[in-house]
Amino acid sequence: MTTDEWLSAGESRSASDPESESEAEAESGAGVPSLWSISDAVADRLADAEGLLVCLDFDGTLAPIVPRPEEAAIPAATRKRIRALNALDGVQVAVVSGRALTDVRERVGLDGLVYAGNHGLELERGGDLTVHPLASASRPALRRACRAIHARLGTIPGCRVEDKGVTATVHYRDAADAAVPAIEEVVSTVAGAESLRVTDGKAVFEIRPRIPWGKGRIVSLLAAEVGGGWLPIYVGDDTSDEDAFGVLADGVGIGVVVGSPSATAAAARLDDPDDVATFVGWLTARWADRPVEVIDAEGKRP
Ligand SMILES: O=P(O)(O)OC[C@H]1O[C@H](O[C@H]2O[C@H](CO)[C@@H](O)[C@H](O)[C@H]2O)[C@H](O)[C@@H](O)[C@@H]1O
Repeated sequence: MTTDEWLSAGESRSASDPESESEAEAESGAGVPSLWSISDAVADRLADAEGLLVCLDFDGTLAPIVPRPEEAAIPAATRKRIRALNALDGVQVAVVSGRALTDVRERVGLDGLVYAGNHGLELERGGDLTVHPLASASRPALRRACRAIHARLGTIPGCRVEDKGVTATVHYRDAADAAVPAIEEVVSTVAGAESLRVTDGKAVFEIRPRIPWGKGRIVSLLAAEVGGGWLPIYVGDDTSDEDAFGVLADGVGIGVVVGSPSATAAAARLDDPDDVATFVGWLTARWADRPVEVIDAEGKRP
């Protein structure tokens, strides 16, 4: 993707309002139906679709959450199911992660997928990796922020700074609960001084460039590319995935949240990464079995 394409894909929103990514109202997660309770309706959407764009988050969705980020791994059976789904005609699987793109691509370990890293600021299709130009410009500020945060928080047990190039994550999963407000204060002060923004996630603070771009924007971009007849599906478990659920709300696609969040814009939920693997297998079987439309030489349906 060229610089112009990145910038024009973002121009419909105000650059001064980076938080404007989430559009749909989040509703109580308790009211979201299990995906399996609405599987007939999902099957109907599949039957009507010309193609399937299946976007999958990584941590907490494909890989179970673990205390140390470097130990997160996708089960072999899940990898096999994703490969089978992506091999079908009319299907494109995309992995959309907060991790750096090279990190998540290596952990998934499959060719032929679309990979979006750093919450969609990096995109790779067919071996062509590009980075949002405004995010690239923020790298020096991000690096300074990582150093400053590490200098101030490096002595807090269980607190770690993960520099991912165009975003960073401050982990506090192993820190004492009592230390979290002080960690948040330091992260927010340092990021603010560098004109970066802070979002939250599962036992993390994410530091991101102050531009209106997130997982929702990348899902919109991918959905526009495959075409209006394709059905976009997004499966994710964390706060940053709400952006993607938001753009797929109101029947645009199907957002599926993993777990039971207190509020979500997703249309359905799955229990855990094992349930996600089952869903990937179910999609594969449904798509492979769907009736092939017959059109005669004159372009008519008999
Ligand atoms: O968008 P994702 O693919 O879900 O990535 C979001 C963040 O995931 C990682 O952190 C999370 O998973 C860790 C390993 O299970 C866990 O220890 C941590 O508490 C979670 O927040 C990753 O380390 C971050 O860089 C990603 O932004």
